Amino acid sequence: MADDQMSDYQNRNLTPIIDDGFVHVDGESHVLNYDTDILKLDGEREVTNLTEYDDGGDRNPSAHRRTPKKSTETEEADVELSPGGILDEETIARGLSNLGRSANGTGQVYLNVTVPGFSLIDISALGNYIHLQRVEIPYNELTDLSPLSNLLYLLLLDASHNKISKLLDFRPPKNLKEVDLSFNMITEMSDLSAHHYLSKLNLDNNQIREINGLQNCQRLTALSLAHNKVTKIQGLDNLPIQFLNLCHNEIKKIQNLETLKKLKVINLSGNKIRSLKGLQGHDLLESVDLEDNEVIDISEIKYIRDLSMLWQLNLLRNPIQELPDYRLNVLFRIQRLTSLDRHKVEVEEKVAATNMFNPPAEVIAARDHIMHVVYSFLQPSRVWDSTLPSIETPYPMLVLVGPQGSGKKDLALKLVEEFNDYFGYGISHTTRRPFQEEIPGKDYHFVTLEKFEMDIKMGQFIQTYQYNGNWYGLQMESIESVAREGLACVIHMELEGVLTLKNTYFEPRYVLVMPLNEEAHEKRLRARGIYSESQLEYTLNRAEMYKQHNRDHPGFFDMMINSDDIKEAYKHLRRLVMDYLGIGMNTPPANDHGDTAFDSQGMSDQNVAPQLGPRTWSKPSIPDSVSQSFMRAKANQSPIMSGRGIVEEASLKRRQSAAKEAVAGYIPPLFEQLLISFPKTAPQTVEGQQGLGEQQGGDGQRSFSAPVNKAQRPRSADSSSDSSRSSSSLSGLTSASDAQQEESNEGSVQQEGKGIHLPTETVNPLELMSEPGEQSSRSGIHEPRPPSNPRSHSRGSNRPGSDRLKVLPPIGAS
Ligand SMILES: Nc1ncnc2c1ncn2[C@@H]1O[C@H](COP(=O)(O)OP(=O)(O)OP(=O)(O)O)[C@@H](O)[C@H]1O
Repeated sequence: MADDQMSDYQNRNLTPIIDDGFVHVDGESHVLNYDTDILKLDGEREVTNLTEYDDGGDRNPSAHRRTPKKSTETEEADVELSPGGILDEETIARGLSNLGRSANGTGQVYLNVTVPGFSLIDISALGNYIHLQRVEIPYNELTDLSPLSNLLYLLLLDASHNKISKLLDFRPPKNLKEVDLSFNMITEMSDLSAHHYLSKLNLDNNQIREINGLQNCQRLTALSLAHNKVTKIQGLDNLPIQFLNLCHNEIKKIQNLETLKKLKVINLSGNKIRSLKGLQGHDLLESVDLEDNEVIDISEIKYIRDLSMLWQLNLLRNPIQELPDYRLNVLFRIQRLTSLDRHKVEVEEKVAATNMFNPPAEVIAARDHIMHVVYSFLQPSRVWDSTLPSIETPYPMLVLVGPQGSGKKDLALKLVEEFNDYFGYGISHTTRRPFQEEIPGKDYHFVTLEKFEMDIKMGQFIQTYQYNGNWYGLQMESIESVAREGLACVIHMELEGVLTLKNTYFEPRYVLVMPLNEEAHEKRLRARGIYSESQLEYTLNRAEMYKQHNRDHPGFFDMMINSDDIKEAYKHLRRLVMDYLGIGMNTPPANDHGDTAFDSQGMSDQNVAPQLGPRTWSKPSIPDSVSQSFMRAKANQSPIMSGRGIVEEASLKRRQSAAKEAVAGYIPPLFEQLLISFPKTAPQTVEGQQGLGEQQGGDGQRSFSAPVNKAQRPRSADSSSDSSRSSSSLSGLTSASDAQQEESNEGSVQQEGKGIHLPTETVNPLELMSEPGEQSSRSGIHEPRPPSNPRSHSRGSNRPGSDRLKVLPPIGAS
């Protein structure tokens, strides 16, 4: 019957056309029984449908050298199948399956045959079964497949594990779609132009050295040549290959893939590849396997980082794995990966990667702050006098914030120059070289990188930030030296510095100094003639970032000043400051910054934008009259006086009462409270620090980095809060006004018991202890407290630095 049908087709010249699972004969379409997946791309060859055999799926080839599954027990009679390796009808009959319609739909025929493991050397008998669509003859000893030329409808051929040395060297069944000739003895590929429909070709585990003969296989979507001897990727131009497996060959270079526009999966593991160059531009590429190669340089990732579909990457057993933070580095560079080195990528890893290589400003600031707090804890000797936090009196500070070239440094210096009775300039440290007109110790403390790093480790910094390759930082001493003179401190810094500062107990007022006109800003930067194009671009981009931040975080800055015109900007800053100080409203500027002190526009002036938010410039809780009269009084004082000033008196008083409490054991010493604040994060942070000299990738900026567990901090000297916490009001909060205020409400403050005060040697502890009245007045308010640490007593009287200037204004508040 088979012959009849065959001749029928031939007589009628009905050449079946097979496409997309349909066979089209004489105008009719029939569904093909086509269901296979013989092509494995992982290099691990599996025999399809192993479970059909008696061995239950044993992959040992010898296990297949046995009879196919018997349908009944009676059929197990001793019939010798295919004696001498010549395939006989009986064997074929037992291997037939999948009864279906013939291609023309007129008869019922078997479509599949499976005859594995018979040591077959001759399969001529198969030539009679022209309707077969699927032939599986693995694990035999075949060298010749020419009988298959008759199988007009053959779609799938599995002749793996044989002794075939020539590739498809028989008259081709025109519709052959999938071929598995893995584990044979093929040494070279032949021209497969006749196989127009070939879509999957598996030639794993042969001896092939060169890829060729495929140029006309315009439907080839999957090609596997694993475990061969291919030395060069070639001969694949313009093929629609989606899955390419060239693992375990001798390939050194990824090349000639440019025209494989449909490539989705490529396996090049087990080769000698060093560079990923050649993978770029494959926009559909989803998976790259380069395990066991010689990739050593992390920068190679650039060739695949822009592949928008890539989700799977394997670089196991490459030297690149030895790089520190390799995994996070790769994940940072290719954030869309969901599998790396055969391991699922967790969201936490992506966050960690970003935090490590391009941390958001908040993360930088938090780390920076924690690092400096920790380093300062580690210092054995501290001069507590000048760092005493008090409850109600934030040390007055004014911070000018803005992008480089906004003119904030000039504004700060000018302000300090004019209002030198009120403000002192908090000089930052920097590792950059001074510009021509800059004076060391006035504009900045210019220090070496080594010195900067050393100072960090000595816990001297409150905050550091790397900008354009240089480090900047504000030291406690810079603030203290201003505070010692009874002055409020003016500093300037970038946004990231502010974020750190907002983590500390300082509560400055923040003024955004913003060049709103980009052209003017650029002009000013260019006029300096010191910045490269990339630095300019970077700074201008940051200016945008400032604007955005200001929009997104209402209340973050206390106000904004347009600095397009620096003289105008100063006039407005000056007026604001005077307004707040409550002094000299009619005083003309004592400098060349304007003809008159203020214009009539007042706060509504367009150059001054008070920020919406919970805070206002002046502190409502202190009556203006009080603060202003105090400030006026203060204005008449010299900041450095021979006798004890009002500020000093206040400070002394506070510390005396602090000493009483500490001696009486009411309040744990400061250092204990601080340690309680950061029991977990501190050591980890310090250990994780890297040297300043170490560069990082990404944008070239960083603060010291270390993994940070964001801890909930109790109120203490380091009374951090979220980054957008409002700063305190500057109004009425100079040291002096603080003193006044303290005088009026000292009792209530002390009763709250939140202040952290240390005794000074100006106070005799024994004397203090003998003041029962005071103690009893507190005892009704405080919970009973454990006895204070005995060490605190001795520390109180003997601590280093106790011979320093004794009376200093307090800094910060809880
Ligand atoms: N301690 C600090 N923390 C963070 N940023 C700082 C610190 N000290 C200075 N900066 C900022 O680093 C940037 C670079 O400093 P640089 O001295 O080169 O700028 P600048 O020309 O003075 O800036 P501007 O003209 O805006 O005053 C400036 O924006 C400056 O304000």
